[in-house]
Amino acid sequence: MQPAARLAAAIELLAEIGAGGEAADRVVDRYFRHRRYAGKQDRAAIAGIVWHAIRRATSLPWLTGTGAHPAPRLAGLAAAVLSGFADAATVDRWCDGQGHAPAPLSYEERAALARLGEDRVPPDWVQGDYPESLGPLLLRRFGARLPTVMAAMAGRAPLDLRVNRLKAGREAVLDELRGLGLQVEGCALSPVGIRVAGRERLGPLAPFAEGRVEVQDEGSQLVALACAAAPGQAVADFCAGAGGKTLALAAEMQGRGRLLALDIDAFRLKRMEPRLTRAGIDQFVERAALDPDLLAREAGAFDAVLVDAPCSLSGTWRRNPLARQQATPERVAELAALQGRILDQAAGLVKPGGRLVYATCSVFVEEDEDVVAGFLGRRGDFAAADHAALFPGLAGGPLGLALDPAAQGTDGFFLAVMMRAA
Ligand SMILES: C[S@@+](CC[C@H](N)C(=O)[O-])C[C@H]1O[C@@H](n2cnc3c(N)ncnc32)[C@H](O)[C@@H]1O
Repeated sequence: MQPAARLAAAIELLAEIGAGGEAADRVVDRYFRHRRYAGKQDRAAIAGIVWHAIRRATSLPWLTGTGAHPAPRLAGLAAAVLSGFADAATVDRWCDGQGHAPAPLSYEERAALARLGEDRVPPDWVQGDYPESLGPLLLRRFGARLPTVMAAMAGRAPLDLRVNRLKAGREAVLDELRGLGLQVEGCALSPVGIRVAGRERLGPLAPFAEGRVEVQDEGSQLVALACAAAPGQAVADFCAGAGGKTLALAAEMQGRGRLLALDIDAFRLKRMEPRLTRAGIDQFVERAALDPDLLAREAGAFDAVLVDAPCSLSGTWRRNPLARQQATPERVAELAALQGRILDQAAGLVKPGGRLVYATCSVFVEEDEDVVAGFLGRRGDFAAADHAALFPGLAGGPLGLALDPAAQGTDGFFLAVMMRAA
């Protein structure tokens, strides 16, 4: 494909993604499946522009001077320049409407591209690519580290796998994956984690198809490990969703004891079924939609309860760059109130002497330590565990442990362990 045609393809893709309804990576995959003529280099160049436009979506209004989010076409043109695909003059020349090239630039588009080259000092939120309104929340968490963390958030998330200890050990799986030609190493923090270099299609590979590994960020693995679930215990996963942490808990329990996966949304629970089958634990894991009768029936029945709470997803911006735009301080405050209510409900299931683990993939203190402090203020029978002693090499604070892509190389995560008085 000619460079101008690649640019046109990137713009077309951005328009499809902007139409919404589907995750960006799915739209990109489908687009290329239907365009077999696009070679490897074409795909890399087109996807490079598209991902750049998505990653910089928050700051494009300032950079282009449009004030509002630019249309997909201008976003693509600007991303081509910002990513170094071509300079503004070349983009202007390519856009002649001939063959597969984009239509000629409008006056406004030409002015917007010219602004990209102006010598202006971007404000912190543009440099860090976050909504201006979230600046105070991010500064509260990261302080002087904020630019470093946001640079790490702009990178690509690594591919991490969790070894299913029910079926295999980490060393054996590392050998197996290396034998299949993958470049892999053990994760630094999770004893069941494997980090894969590059992007690999795992679906067809035997260790994945046969349930010896699952895709799971190292931070998520630590959340499950913080539950200290052991064979023979009773454990509840209160916000189980599609079961990422449930699977990890089942493996720690070696399929012995009782594991109850709960969620307010029965449809999400349904989605965990194929994963349970692949991991060989579909008979072991009980599933139930939350309701008040169940909460009353199961009160005080569990050694450990995990609350992997719904949150702003601000720790996952590497994977979901567009989630930046959905978070606002008001939304964060609403979520914090919901998280407090969920913790209160879940706490009722914990046995005296049992453990309550609260986790989010949010980096905002408002959804993390503040929620824990509020809960501990309401429930004198729970106390925060010693977070410094939870994982070797990870220094926790009094109310929990926060992970981020710059410090630990994981997604942004928070976890707190609270023990109920015996
Ligand atoms: C972060 S997701 C869970 C992800 C899941 N634990 C995993 O590892 O794949 C949060 C889940 O909380 C559920 N949820 C939302 N409100 C809830 C509530 N009030 N009580 C229980 N679960 C709730 C959502 O349906 C969603 O599945």
